[in-house]
Amino acid sequence: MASILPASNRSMRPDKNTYERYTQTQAQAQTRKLKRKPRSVWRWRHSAERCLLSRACGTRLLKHTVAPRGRIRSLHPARHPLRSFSHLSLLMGKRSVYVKNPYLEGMDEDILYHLDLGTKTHNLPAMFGDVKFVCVGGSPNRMKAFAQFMHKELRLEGDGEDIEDICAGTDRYCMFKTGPVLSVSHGMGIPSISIMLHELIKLLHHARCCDVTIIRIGTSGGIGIAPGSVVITDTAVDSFFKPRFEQVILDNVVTRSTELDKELANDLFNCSREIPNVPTLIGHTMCTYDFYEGQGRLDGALCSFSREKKLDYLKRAYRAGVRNIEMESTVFAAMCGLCGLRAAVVCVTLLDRLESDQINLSHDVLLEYQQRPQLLISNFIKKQLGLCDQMS
Ligand SMILES: O=P(O)(O)O[C@@H]1C[C@H](O)[C@@H](CO)O1
Ligand SMILES: O=c1cc[nH]c(=O)[nH]1
Repeated sequence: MASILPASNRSMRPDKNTYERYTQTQAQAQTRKLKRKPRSVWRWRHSAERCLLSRACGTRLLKHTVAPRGRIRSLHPARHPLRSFSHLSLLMGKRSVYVKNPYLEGMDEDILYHLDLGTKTHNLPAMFGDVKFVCVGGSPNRMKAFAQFMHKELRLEGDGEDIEDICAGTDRYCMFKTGPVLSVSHGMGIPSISIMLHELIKLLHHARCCDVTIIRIGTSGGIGIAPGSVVITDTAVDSFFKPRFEQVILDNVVTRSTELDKELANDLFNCSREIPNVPTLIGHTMCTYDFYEGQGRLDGALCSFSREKKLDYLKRAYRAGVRNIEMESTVFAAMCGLCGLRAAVVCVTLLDRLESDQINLSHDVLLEYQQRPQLLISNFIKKQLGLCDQMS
């Protein structure tokens, strides 16, 4: 059984995945080598940076060191040339977006099929290099509305109504860019968001983005809290209330940590205090593979348990710290954590699952509820950009 690791330990004991084990062994060997030859090696500028590097990039980045005045030295220039600017930016004190795939660098072209983008067909650094915030959510219309809202909030030129879908060549996902904010839809459920995240993370990597914060703004079912409450997730848990995501890779089950950035969650919570009339709390979010049986609903096409069993399960979830249920947070937390993205999940609750299963809100109330996470995130982004006088 693979272990569940807190984020701080990931670099020390990565998942039981062959490649990650391989890179870890290589990284340790390389570190030993660096220690044996102190004079040939310049010191890292910050130990935190070194830690981040070894955690996120494994062996390849350890082959590069920082010389005085930020000059980059490769220990083995012939075999390991400095391949990407994102490595350089991290060495200069920025946090890059990482891919952890040794095959990617050998590819002549990378086609991001479900986004209808590619490294040969699009100038990704020019299109996306300035992205600092990525907001993702299930529905294409909601993510378009969020992009238009951000356009106004950031006071960009024009009214934003004619904002174009960057992924218009495909109907799998949609993507809108407003200044440094990217708004992307991910569909419903773990497989759908996972495909989008693979391609989005590669996109951010190819575009050499750094210091990126990614936030899922979604809807959920609450447990024991008023409908319309906004839950900021501290930890995403699975159906057994465990902070883990189990990824099947070939015929192995690889368990990954689902911890999210606690500091970011706290910053968001502090930001929420400035928004009146929106009850907001921090809690665990349970992520399921299904909306009906998987979330203990009695109103699906299939149901093989009693009302009592449902309530017992949901009350146990509440006692374990779960305050809402949705369908993407575990894989989102796991993938973003492994790829060096500061990540948060902020979902509004549409109902209290201890009271009912059906969502019977009027269209207007549903719309207003869905805007609550958007309002919080827009205020957070504006604060981060130094535009905090413009609170909505
Ligand atoms: O971000 P959204 O509101 O699409 O996420 C939740 C979880 C499921 O994908 C979906 C179920 O209605 O809503
Ligand atoms: O109950 C709910 C509501 C929204 N999304 C979910 O996954 N569950």
